[in-house]
Amino acid sequence: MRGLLHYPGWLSSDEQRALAEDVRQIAVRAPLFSPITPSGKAMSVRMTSAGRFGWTADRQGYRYAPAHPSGLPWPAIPESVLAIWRAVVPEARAPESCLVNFYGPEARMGLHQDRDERDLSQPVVSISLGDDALFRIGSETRGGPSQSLWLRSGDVLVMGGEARLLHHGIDRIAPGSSMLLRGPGRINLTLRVVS
Ligand SMILES: O=C(O)CCC(=O)C(=O)O
Ligand SMILES: [Fe+2]
Repeated sequence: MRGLLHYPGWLSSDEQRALAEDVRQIAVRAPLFSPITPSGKAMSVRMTSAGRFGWTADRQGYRYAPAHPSGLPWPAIPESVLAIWRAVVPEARAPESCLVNFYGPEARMGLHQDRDERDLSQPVVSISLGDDALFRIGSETRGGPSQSLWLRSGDVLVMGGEARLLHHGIDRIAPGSSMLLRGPGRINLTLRVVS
């Protein structure tokens, strides 16, 4: 699939452990919350963010916000995370948002496009930690053909160019497939240029 770059095992186990700790620190300052879809349902994935903008959803819709729902600013994006962005997409502008998705054993994410950003020529970089996840990626149009791949702890995925607007989601995770985190679950970080 053009524009979709999968780097299995990009991060060593030491780097994964350090990153998991950095994510815990983000969650101390900006606790995970369950976004509410515009139709009023809580998403199964819990989220928080780092960076200038954080992604939130509530009855009013989906958007980037300058502050956590508590009113406090989002923590800075950790240097460990910025270093991955620079290594995989050296031509891109600096990321302004690092969305932290936490998937418990039952969580999933429905097929969607990432299109709340102003400059869609900038890539999205995703980093996976913890349990394996079955990622599905399809077409620009809803309901087109799709293919699946497993994202494992330490994998990095770049969605850029022609892949930037493909529908994608997480069908399920495989609880207990990784021992990185302190229990079952998966963390996904997505880095984006927003403004
Ligand atoms: O968890 C993942 O791998 C995908 C997350 C995602 O698509 C998103 O946050 O927009
Ligand atoms: Fe997405």
